Amino acid sequence: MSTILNVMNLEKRFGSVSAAKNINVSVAEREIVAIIGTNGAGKTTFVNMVTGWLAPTSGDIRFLGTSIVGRRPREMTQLGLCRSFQVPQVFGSRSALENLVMAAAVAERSGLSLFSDPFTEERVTRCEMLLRDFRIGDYLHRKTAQLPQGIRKLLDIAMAMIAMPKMLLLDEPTSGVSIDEKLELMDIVMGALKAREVTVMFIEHDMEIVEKHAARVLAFFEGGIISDASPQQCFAHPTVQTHIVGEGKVSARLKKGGVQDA
Ligand SMILES: Nc1ncnc2c1ncn2[C@@H]1O[C@H](COP(=O)(O)OP(=O)(O)OP(=O)(O)O)[C@@H](O)[C@H]1O
Repeated sequence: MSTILNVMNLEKRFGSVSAAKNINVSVAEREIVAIIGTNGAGKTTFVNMVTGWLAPTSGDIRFLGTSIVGRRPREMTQLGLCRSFQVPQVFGSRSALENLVMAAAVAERSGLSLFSDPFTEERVTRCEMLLRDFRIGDYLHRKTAQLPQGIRKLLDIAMAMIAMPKMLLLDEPTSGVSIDEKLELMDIVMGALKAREVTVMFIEHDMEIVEKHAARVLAFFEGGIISDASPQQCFAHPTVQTHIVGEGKVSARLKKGGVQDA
C-alpha cells in the first residue's frame, strides 16, 4: 500500500506550552489508525494541524506527496482530507437531511447561492442513501437539535463523508455518547468507512473500541508519540499502561503483547 500521509518533525508551541513535539508519522492508504492519550497530550492539536485548522510552528505535512502546510481546511477537503469534530458541527434548527444536502452543495463547490437551489433531486437522493448507510434513515426530517447525541455524531461524520474524502480524521467520534451506545455507533461508522476504502485516523479514549477497530495505535503523551504499534504492543508499553490505559484495566490477553517504543 502506498503512503497517503507523511508527517515530518511536526512541532506546535503555544507560548511556553509544547503541544506537539517531534511528531513523525507515516500512514498508508486504507490504514485504520487510532490515536490515544491523556487529556492535554496533544491529540486534537495534531488533528487540527493535519486538517489545516491550526498552523504548525515547524515541520512538514505531506498528503499524497504534496506539502499541505499553510493550506486552509476548505482546500484540504478539496484535496480529499476531511475531518469530524468532538462537538458535531450541525445546524440544530435544520433537519438531518437538510444539513447533509447543504454540506454536499458546499463540497461540490456549487455553493449555497441565492440563485441555486441546493435541494436538487439527485443530491437529495444521494444524501438519503448516505444517511441510510449511517443508519439514520429514520431521522431524515427531524431537526438535529432534537436528535440524540449519537445520531448527531453519525450525522457529523456523514457530512464529512459526503465530500468522498480519501482520508478522514475523527476527533473523538464516541465522546458524549453513552457506554451502551458507543460500541454500536463505532461499528456503524467503521462499517460505512471501510466499505468506501477510506483511510481513517480516530481519537478514542475507549480501549475496547481501539482494539476492535484499529490495526495500529499512536499513543500521545506530553505532546509526543511514545508508542506507534499494534494495540497489543501499544497497551503493553509501561507509560501507556500507567498514564493512558490505567494499570489493571488492560486485559490479560493484551498484557501478553510486547513493548515497542516509537
Ligand atoms: N489554542 C490554544 N492555546 C493555548 N494552548 C493550547 C491551545 N490549544 C491547545 N493548547 C494546549 O496544548 C496542549 C494540547 O492540547 P490538545 O487539546 O491538543 O490535547 P488533547 O490530547 O486533544 O486533549 P483532550 O483529550 O482533553 O481533548 C494542552 O496543554 C492545551 O492546553
